[in-house]
Amino acid sequence: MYKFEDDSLMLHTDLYQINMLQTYWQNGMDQRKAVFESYFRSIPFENGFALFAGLERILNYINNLKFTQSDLDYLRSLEIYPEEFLTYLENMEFNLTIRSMREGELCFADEPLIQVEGPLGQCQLVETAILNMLNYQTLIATKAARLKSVVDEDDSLAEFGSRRAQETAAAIWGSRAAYIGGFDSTSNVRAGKLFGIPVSGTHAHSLVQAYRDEYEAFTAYAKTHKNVVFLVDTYDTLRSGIPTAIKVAKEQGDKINFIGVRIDSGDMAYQSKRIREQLDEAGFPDARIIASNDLDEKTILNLRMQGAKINDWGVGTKLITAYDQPALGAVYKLVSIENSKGELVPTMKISSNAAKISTPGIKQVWRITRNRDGKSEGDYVALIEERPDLEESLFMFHPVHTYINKTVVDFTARPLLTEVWKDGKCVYDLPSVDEIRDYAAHNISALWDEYKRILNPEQYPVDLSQNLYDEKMRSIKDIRDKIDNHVLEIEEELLKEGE
Ligand SMILES: Nc1ncnc2c1ncn2[C@@H]1O[C@H](COP(=O)(O)OP(=O)(O)OP(=O)(O)O)[C@@H](O)[C@H]1O
Ligand SMILES: O=P(O)(O)OC[C@H]1O[C@H](OP(=O)(O)OP(=O)(O)O)[C@H](O)[C@@H]1O
Ligand SMILES: O=C(O)c1cccnc1
Repeated sequence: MYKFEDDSLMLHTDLYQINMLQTYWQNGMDQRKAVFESYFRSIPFENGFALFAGLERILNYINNLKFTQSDLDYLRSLEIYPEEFLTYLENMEFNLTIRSMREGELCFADEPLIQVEGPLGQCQLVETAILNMLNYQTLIATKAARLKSVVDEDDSLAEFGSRRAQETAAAIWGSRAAYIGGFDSTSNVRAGKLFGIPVSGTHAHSLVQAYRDEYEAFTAYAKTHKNVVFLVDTYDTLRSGIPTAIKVAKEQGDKINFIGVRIDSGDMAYQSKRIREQLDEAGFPDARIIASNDLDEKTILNLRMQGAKINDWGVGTKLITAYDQPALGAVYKLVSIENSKGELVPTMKISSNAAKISTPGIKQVWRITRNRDGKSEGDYVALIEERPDLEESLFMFHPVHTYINKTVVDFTARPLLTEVWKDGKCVYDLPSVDEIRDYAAHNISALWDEYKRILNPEQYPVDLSQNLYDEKMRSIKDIRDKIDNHVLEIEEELLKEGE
């Protein structure tokens, strides 16, 4: 099926990264030390926060970086690279240092999520894969957290998305991200196997269709399983599906654990109320009602508003494809580069579009919480050498509207970027997926309700330290002066040519 037998993620990069590496290499710049930072510019789904995910996959990728023989054969076949460059790639030893947020950390726009430091060419090569992984997983974890916020404490959320996911890797990593965001189980058995996520499942309409009769199908299923959920909407939910489910549950009695019924079509508010009445009357007050069918946080909220008697929710398409916003848009920008004298100097990109102006310099993100109750005050992005945790009071101001400011005292400043990879080795104890999920839940609980509502949340403050702000303004001025001088020079040359 594949043209080459083996397939590694080494070439899971954009061609331009390799092209730039070649330029750096031929000009002796490939080993210059560089620092790149990744961040997004707006929180997806207009949510008040995002949930960082993707680190485990990224570290696994970094751990396996090596140009294989077939990678090199393929690059050779393109006939665009000199043989010496391919030999250089073959011998390349990766020695990156990575600082990152933990999975399950709350994150916000315009703050570094992950920082990659190392030889310029190597940092460049890994951009594409890192963004690919963190963009998708962070997006899905965030969507899952939104869904979690609209269901009741006792409700459970099952992830049903594999059949609709954008291919297999998305199904698997999406399942994991959904679990981190608060889902309780996945229907994908491989995700269960790989990550230890709880798996759950009912049955499909095809079971009923195969037996051509609900009673026979439910009985056959009940006789072969202990925990039983019947899908009751194949023919007529209220007149046939539910009465048949009740009949079979009574006949099987203690032989089964009758968990409940699933509905997958129709008016689910109306139906669930009638189903609840029928189940209660039949002596099954604990039987649960599970709903699925194109659900998302808005439908669920609306169903709950209508008094739907639904206990558990199966969510597929709209979660796993991030249907209403299919891309996060995190970018990876060079923030510092070694100059010819061996000094690391801040660098930035400016633009007429204010949102596209990057912030220069290597940074740390500090989460500021009040000691009184552990509640969030905002994030404080500072130069890496700054130590706001040692300050008695902290002046926090809006990075654009600087007149919006406050002075915080009696606070805790927690650094969010931790060293996870150094000198070719993982230096971070990877938490289990359950620990990550608990960590996410804990972080969400520490956030003010105003940032958590799914409609028009308040904007969480992400502020720059005074030093970082000054550095940014200085860099913008330097670049502008340089451009002005350059334009002057060109104009003078043109004038001379005209004389
Ligand atoms: N009471 C309700 N209020 C708001 N939305 C609902 C309600 N009941 C169901 N929905 C949602 O309305 C949509 C209806 O889906 P659809 O048009 O596919 O109809 P259906 O009855 O499910 O038919 P199908 O068998 O084709 O799936 C789904 O997204 C479902 O989640
Ligand atoms: O609607 P989603 O949120 O994507 O959830 C997954 C859907 O997948 C199944 O339907 P499908 O029609 O694929 O198969 P079925 O025969 O089991 O109903 C299931 O019944 C859900 O409706
Ligand atoms: O177990 C289920 O009910 C299920 C699983 C995947 C997709 N739809 C439903």
